[in-house]
Amino acid sequence: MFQKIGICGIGKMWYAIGKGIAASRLLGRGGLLLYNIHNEKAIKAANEFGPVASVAAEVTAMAAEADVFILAVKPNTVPSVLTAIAPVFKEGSILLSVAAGVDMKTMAFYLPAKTKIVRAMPNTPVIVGAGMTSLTPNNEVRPEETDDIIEIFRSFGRAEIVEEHLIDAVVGVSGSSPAYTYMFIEALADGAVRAGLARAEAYTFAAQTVMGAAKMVLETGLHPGKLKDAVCSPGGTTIEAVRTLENNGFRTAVMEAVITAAEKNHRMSREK
Ligand SMILES: NC(=O)C1=CN([C@@H]2O[C@H](COP(=O)(O)OP(=O)(O)OC[C@H]3O[C@@H](n4cnc5c(N)ncnc54)[C@H](O)[C@@H]3O)[C@@H](O)[C@H]2O)C=CC1
Ligand SMILES: O=C(O)[C@@H]1CCC=N1
Repeated sequence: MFQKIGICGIGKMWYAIGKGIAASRLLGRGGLLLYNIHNEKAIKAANEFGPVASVAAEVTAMAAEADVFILAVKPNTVPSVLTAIAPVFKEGSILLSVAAGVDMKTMAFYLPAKTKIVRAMPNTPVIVGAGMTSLTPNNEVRPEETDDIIEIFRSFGRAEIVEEHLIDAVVGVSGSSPAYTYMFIEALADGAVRAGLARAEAYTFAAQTVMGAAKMVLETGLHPGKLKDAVCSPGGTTIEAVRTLENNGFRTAVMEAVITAAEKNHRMSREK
């Protein structure tokens, strides 16, 4: 396992991931370095994470020390950070980026030749240990290093390796999709409120059902269509609801949402 991991950009998601890494015992004292342009965010995180974490005074100092440098700033900030760290980037270390739409080729342009790069596309449920992350290492990353990176991301959810051209699809199906899933939960609850259930209860019933249905897919391994059919009693309530959803283009709307997000991610890697 790596000795030092540095996180550049302590937003909400990386605050939670950092906390998870700090608690995982993957690293020893001072093994987790934190840097944020607004220093107070890094200080607050380090105080909360305990002795495993320390604040880096400069991003260049962190880049010179970290075995894995996690780049977690907004996509439009990536070039300036890479430009700053390139001259001091620790030889043999890994640059791990979560920036949507910033491809391997673009990052390699800023960094020393043969830098090890991993692109990660996590989603916000990492905050509660139920994330889904895709990982894409370049050819410089050794298999055992990839295994260690996978282990880190599996400590707060599931993680799978995908080829770079598939990251667009991952953005559509898991990176962005918590947003549409919350819209679905809200809509389920609105329907329940219309049918008379109290608002707070409606969210609990809706969210628990979405989580339970997801667990059924993951844990039984059954086709979602088969699981759907098992809920539809002949002449019953569910098939009426299914008919209404089909009439309103439910599946098409969801498919189009996934494709639109994927296409936007693809365009972002070209809009420079
Ligand atoms: N929010 C999401 O669901 C997902 C986001 N991502 C990617 O994660 C990255 C971060 O997104 P969020 O966490 O939503 O953003 P955020 O705005 O919450 O976090 C970014 C952090 O970086 C800090 N920062 C800004 N400029 C900096 C600099 N030059 N050096 C160091 N720190 C700096 C900001 O103060 C902030 O704390 C983006 O590239 C996004 O594409 C990837 C997957 C999912
Ligand atoms: O909306 C975005 O750009 C980021 C990437 C995936 C989720 N959120």
